[in-house]
Amino acid sequence: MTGVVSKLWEDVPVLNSLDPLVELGIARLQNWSSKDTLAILAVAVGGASTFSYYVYTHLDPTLRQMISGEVDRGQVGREIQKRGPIHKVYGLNGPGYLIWGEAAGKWMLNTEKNNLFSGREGRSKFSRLLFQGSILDKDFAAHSKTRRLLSQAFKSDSLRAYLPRMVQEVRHDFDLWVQLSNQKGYVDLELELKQLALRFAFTLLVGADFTKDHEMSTGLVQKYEELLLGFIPWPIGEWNGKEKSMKVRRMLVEDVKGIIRKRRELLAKGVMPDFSDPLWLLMNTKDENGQGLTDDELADECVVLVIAGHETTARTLASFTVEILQNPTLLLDLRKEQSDLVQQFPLENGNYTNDHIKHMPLLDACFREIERMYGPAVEVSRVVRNDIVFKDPESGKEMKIRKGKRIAWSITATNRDPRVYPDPDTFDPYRWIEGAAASPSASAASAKGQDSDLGAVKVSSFRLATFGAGHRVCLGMQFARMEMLIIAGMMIKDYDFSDVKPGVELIEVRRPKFGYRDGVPVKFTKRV
Ligand code: HEM
Repeated sequence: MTGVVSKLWEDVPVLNSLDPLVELGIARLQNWSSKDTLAILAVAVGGASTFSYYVYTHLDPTLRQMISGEVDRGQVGREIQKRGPIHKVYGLNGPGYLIWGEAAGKWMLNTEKNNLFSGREGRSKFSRLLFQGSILDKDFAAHSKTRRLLSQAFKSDSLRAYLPRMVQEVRHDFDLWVQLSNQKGYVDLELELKQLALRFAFTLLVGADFTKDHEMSTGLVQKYEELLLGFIPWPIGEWNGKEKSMKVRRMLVEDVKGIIRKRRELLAKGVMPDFSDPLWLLMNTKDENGQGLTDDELADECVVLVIAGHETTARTLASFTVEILQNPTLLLDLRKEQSDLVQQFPLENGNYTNDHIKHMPLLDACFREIERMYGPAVEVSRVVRNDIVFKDPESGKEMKIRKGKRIAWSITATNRDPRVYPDPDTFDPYRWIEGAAASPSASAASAKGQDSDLGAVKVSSFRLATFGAGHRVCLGMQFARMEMLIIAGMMIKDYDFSDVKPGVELIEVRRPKFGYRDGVPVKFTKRV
């Protein structure tokens, strides 16, 4: 070694100038000790940790919590807000940008019609696989066309038609929960709510004759939990989760195709059934060229309706239950609202009607607050189709974003914007009731924008971002809100569920499932 270096040193003039360094290097090599190895290892470990720390702190904060498995939305919101109106993140789908707040949402979601942002490409690889061929997998003209078709099923008239069936299903389940609670001591409301919402999605949206057999439907809910595994970022074995998810998807597609076949057989026999569900609407709708959707396309749309239509509402309802369990005074106020309501509007065969649903301002306000603080979706994301400049209207800060990059609008940070919601991490349903003494931000509630016609409150979806905003705003928003008000209203009015199983901590997690670590096991009894 020394010989080679000395030869080089003689032959290559530039090495002469390095003479002292080379000599030193050679001397070090000749006297190499374990201390040197330790020093190099220390530098390598130090460098690697600094690098990892840099990458970790620049990860999407939501993703960071997904990695840790725990959920602290207040912390996520604050962290995003601290980084300014836009910042770079390294997320699951590669480097991208995170924006938040009303103005940023309008910038991204209002201009979609100019073909600048792709919703289809903004989805993760797994989500694209799961929702392939559906409205979520379409952009621009194709998206608008499908949306026009699907929205027929979510118009006020259609919603009204779902109500009696919903009420009937809810009553059936509540009676069952009382029995289960008596038998087992406790009933897991998180699981039961999922089961109920899944049956709503199957029966009302796809027209399935879904079993009421409790064990069988519990099994189905567990299968659908598997379907969501693909959304959970596991450090190891992620693909395994995706494989399982896709298996459940295939099962769902086959079920839906079976329903379509049965309906076509009826039509072929000359029977013209009167189904009022989205599947039926889609089966009978033709475009301007007289073309309808194929059975494969129909099944793809139904996958979205069933999945988007049950998991999200069930989780929001579970969060509502948990919040109420911690807030006995609010529960009393809600009970009073329910008993006043039935005095004002008589029940029909002992059940709620549309009039009841429209007159529950406090319960409606509670759900706005639950949506704001614990909505199931954390962001909506898009991919930019041309180079574009983001300019923050307030600070004037600009950032150039290159074609092909992903931008996500944070629902979590937008819903906790302290400029719109004073004391954003405090659960305060009264902030949604205009003029209420305890409402520090009645202005938030009075902001104009797209919203449900249920309940008393109107708010722009660019401020309350839970259901997304702009021309891809959630199609099932009103359906979901109606479903949640019915379930929660009937539960509060007629049942007690305040006794949580001893030793259970109601901790929200994202792994190994989305929801509460130990479920929400409570005693469920009929009120006398
Ligand atoms: C609490 C309940 C729900 C929440 C929080 C929620 C949230 C969302 C969000 C954030 C989006 C926008 C995605 C984007 O812009 O990329 C969305 C879209 C959508 N949601 Fe929901 N959703 C809920 C319930 C439902 C229900 C019950 C249904 C159907 C019955 C449904 C069907 C859809 C559909 C079809 C879209 C796609 C709309 C489009 O791309 O034009 N959702 N939802």
